[in-house]
Amino acid sequence: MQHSTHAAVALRAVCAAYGPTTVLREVTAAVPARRVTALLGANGSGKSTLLGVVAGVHAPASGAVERFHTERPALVVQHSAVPDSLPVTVREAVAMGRWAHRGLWRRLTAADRAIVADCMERLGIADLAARPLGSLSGGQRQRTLLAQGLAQRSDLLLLDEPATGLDAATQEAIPAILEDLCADGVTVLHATHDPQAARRADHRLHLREGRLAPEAPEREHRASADRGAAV
Ligand SMILES: Nc1ncnc2c1ncn2[C@@H]1O[C@H](COP(=O)(O)OP(=O)(O)OP(=O)(O)O)[C@@H](O)[C@H]1O
Repeated sequence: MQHSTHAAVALRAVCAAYGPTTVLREVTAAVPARRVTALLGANGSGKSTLLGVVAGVHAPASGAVERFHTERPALVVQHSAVPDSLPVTVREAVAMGRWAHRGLWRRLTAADRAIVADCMERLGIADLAARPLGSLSGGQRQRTLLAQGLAQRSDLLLLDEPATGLDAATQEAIPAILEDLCADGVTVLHATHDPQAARRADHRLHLREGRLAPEAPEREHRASADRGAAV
């Protein structure tokens, strides 16, 4: 499949703040459509905030966000908003990804159920479908959250450190899953400290103390990603 090279989202001199504290400073960047972009940077450099801005859940203090994607972005955050005590199964949790399309109280269609099954399959959790969410390990839960994000079938998928807590085999599987999504027309932006995932991405954005840093040479960025720091 031929990739287009236009931007799915363009940030123009975006500043973002929490109250009086500015955390993103004059960020101008493009997220290429139908590509995997890795968002890198040290703890606290502003990655989650930038994802929130791109998702439209954190309004910039100044600057502009230009959008060329067509659907509501799917944002998968590090910690689930779903409490352990909520009596939902893995299948039901993944099906929540369809609510934006179907509405909370409408029955899922056969097509929705097929999407849910496909997403569980991709993340290797089909055998856990009937398990209560509260009984899962951290990694199984993280896979469920990723499957829920995929189930939204948005053309813009935003992931905040999707490999956190996953075993090595699943971590290694993530880049291929993201590349498959791109081939299906999805734009992926994911914050990561994983050097392999950073290397495999088509494009990288580095944040350093809230500012976009120039793309580092491969060797330097690998060393930086290895120690989980910005370059
Ligand atoms: N809700 C909040 N209220 C106030 N400050 C916040 C809030 N969320 C984040 N911050 C601050 O904003 C800065 C950027 O945080 P952000 O979570 O975007 O960084 P990050 O690069 O995603 O970090 P990490 O790698 O640790 O996830 C940090 O200094 C953080 O303390």
